[in-house]
Amino acid sequence: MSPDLTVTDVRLTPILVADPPLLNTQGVHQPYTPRLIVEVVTADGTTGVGETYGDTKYLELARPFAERLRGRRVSDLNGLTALAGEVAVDSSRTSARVDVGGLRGVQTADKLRLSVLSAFEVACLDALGKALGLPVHALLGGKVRDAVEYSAYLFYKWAAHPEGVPAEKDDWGAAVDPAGIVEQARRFKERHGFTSFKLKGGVFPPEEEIAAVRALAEAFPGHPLRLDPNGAWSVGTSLKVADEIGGLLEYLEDPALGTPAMAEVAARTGVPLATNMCVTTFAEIEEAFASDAVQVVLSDHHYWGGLRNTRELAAICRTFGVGISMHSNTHLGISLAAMTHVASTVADLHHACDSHYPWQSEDVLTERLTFDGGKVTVPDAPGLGVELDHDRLRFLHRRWLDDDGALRERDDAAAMRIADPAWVTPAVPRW
Ligand SMILES: O=C([O-])C(=O)C[C@H](O)[C@@H](O)C(=O)[O-]
Ligand SMILES: [Mg+2]
Repeated sequence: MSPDLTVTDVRLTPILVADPPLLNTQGVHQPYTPRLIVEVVTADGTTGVGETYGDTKYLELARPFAERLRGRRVSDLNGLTALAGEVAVDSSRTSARVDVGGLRGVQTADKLRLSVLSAFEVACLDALGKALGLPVHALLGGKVRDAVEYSAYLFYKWAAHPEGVPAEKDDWGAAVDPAGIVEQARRFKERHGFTSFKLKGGVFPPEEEIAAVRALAEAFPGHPLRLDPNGAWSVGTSLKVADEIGGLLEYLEDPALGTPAMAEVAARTGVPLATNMCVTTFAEIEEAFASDAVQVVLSDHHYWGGLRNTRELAAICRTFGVGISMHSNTHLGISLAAMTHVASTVADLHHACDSHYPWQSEDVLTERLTFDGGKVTVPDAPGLGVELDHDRLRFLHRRWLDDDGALRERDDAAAMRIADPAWVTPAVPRW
């Protein structure tokens, strides 16, 4: 008898997970960051899990979405788009600007809907795979590699969150200069075997970040390097940096903000440009590709609308001769598993993907995923191949419930103001 795939229950659990004091151009990560865990239960008792951003603007869309999902089948993946279209988005939550404050590109109504849809799509795929006894990658057409390579995501960071701020401790130490960044890279390599490195820039004046890249190149000869200032530089500064260290870089990521500025930089340098800021929706592709503004699109299945949309994006990139890889934001093991499944099915993925996962000391899984030689083995167990730890989920949800609301929205500038009360999100270009 075939399984009854009807959705009978949907559980939404917002949580707060520990995050180290990682610096970016906007400020510093808060000690805890919001994520949303989605569980979809079918009539035959199968549960699928998904994960996405947990800020209020996502939660308020997830609730009506969950209501509408009940009674549908987890195999009705194409129907999720129409379902998302029924969910009203408050216009105060949207912005058409490529906003460095959010570090996630534009915030259109559709993109917010897709960011929520993605968690439901992943949960449905997980449930479907479990019900059919197939891994998620098989539902996407099958893996073309057995392991997916990730790069070490290096951050300037403080040793600890500001004194007096409740936070978990981390053992990475401070990294605020080239020597600190090289030491952090060494640890990443030692702990997880990563062989390519991405430095989150836009934190210090470009000369200091150039020095850090040079130090990395010297310490790890031949290892692919990337620098990502999240659009903090002018076109002139971007070109200067490209000129000085372009030869050391696999690509330069979002040096300047917005497609026109990226196109100007791209036209005047041979260094490939990657983005997770100016091409974050299907609507932004045409202008960027027509103006040759980007050479690599960093997909993020959360805001592109799931694993199947990621494959559609990959097909468009292939058609236009643009490379594809993956962006990440603070995330847990469910999303790492989802990223790994879809990445395993994209034949022309030629760059190691980004992942924040090594920075996350907490997870909601019974068993953490591991990097071996910088790679995650593609799970072959049914569904995503991961198991939710309900006690951990409850614990992290309790933290969310106990929060007075201050941490329920990611706000790196607010976190920075605790250390520097005069801090405001810097205007761009910052340099
Ligand atoms: O590649 C990127 O732009 C990111 O990973 C954006 C993130 O928000 C990153 O800047 C961070 O975690 O601070
Ligand atoms: Mg980026």
